[in-house]
Amino acid sequence: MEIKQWYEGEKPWIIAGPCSAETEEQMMETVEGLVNQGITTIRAGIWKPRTRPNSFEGVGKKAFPWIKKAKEIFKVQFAIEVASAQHVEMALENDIDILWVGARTTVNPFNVQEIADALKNATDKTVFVKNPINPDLNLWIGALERFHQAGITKLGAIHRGFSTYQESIYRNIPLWQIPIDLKSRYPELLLICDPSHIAGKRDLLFEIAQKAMNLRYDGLIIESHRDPAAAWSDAAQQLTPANLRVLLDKLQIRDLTFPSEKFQNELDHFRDEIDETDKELLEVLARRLELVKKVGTYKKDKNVAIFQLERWNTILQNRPEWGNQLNLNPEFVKTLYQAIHDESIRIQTDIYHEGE
Ligand SMILES: O=C(O)C(=O)C[C@]1(C(=O)O)C=C[C@@H](O)C=C1
Repeated sequence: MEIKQWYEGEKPWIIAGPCSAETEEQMMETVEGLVNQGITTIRAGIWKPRTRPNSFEGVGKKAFPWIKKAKEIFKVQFAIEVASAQHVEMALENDIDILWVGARTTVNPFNVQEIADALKNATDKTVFVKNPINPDLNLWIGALERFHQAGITKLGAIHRGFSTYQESIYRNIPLWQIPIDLKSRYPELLLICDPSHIAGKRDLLFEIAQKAMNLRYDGLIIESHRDPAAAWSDAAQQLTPANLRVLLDKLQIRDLTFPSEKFQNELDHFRDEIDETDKELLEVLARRLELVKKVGTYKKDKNVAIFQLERWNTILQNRPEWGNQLNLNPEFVKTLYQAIHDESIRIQTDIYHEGE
């Protein structure tokens, strides 16, 4: 997939609006509030995929006349979620500017293809693809490819976090490495962060939005409602337009270019040192894995099991402690050793099956 840069507007691109369109009055007031804060791309859900039945599932096509009116009065662009070919047809008939595919739709290639096919005669539309609810980069890329193949060039990816069964401070854990991998593969792909769905609550929004700016995201899509407490969906994570402005004004936008030759030289110097350190690190790692091979051969001779639970528990216990004394984050050290141990098992498994 060859992605070309197409977005020429201001960065970060701020897209904001209510989780759901509720009433004409709510829409008009919220859009007016956002326009007063300088925001001209509005989002609103009109069909809401809900986890459980009997929740508010959106007002549906009733919202189109409100959107039309808001577009005429406030000269804004509108983005809505689509989940079927029928949604696409209605969105096109009603002159919606941006369509996004939600996380629950991205997981289903049949649905995504149906939506992409419905856009065949409207390839000038902007399409955003939210990450799938499960942490699967290929599924996300696959959905983007389907739109790309259908001829959509104004493509973007929205990072809204991933579902997890574990306890987390986030509603959807961000797993930043996944969008970083996406951006590394497709540097020109527009990448937008959705702090509202990652956070699930207002007090985490700023931290997530700032992190997205640190990681060079191109924009933010944030839920905003004239009266968040009274919102019919996602009340805990929406901001008033005025509070959204406060958040945006606090954000530090990072430079994408280097300020001077001196800066570049100093950075190169640090990077040279990092290169040297990484070589040492890999040499040490190679030495460790050579030892693991020797242990593997030794254990194989005596027909002893590869996985040694007690030894592994000891490693898992004391390496994070040793790391902590060196100012290393124990969680990081634990993850690192899990990867190393995995590799040890793989190497020893090969040894055990040698000559079979
Ligand atoms: O101590 C061993 O028995 C090893 O094979 C080494 C090692 C390790 O990588 O440190 C590898 C596998 C075992 O489960 C425990 C530890």
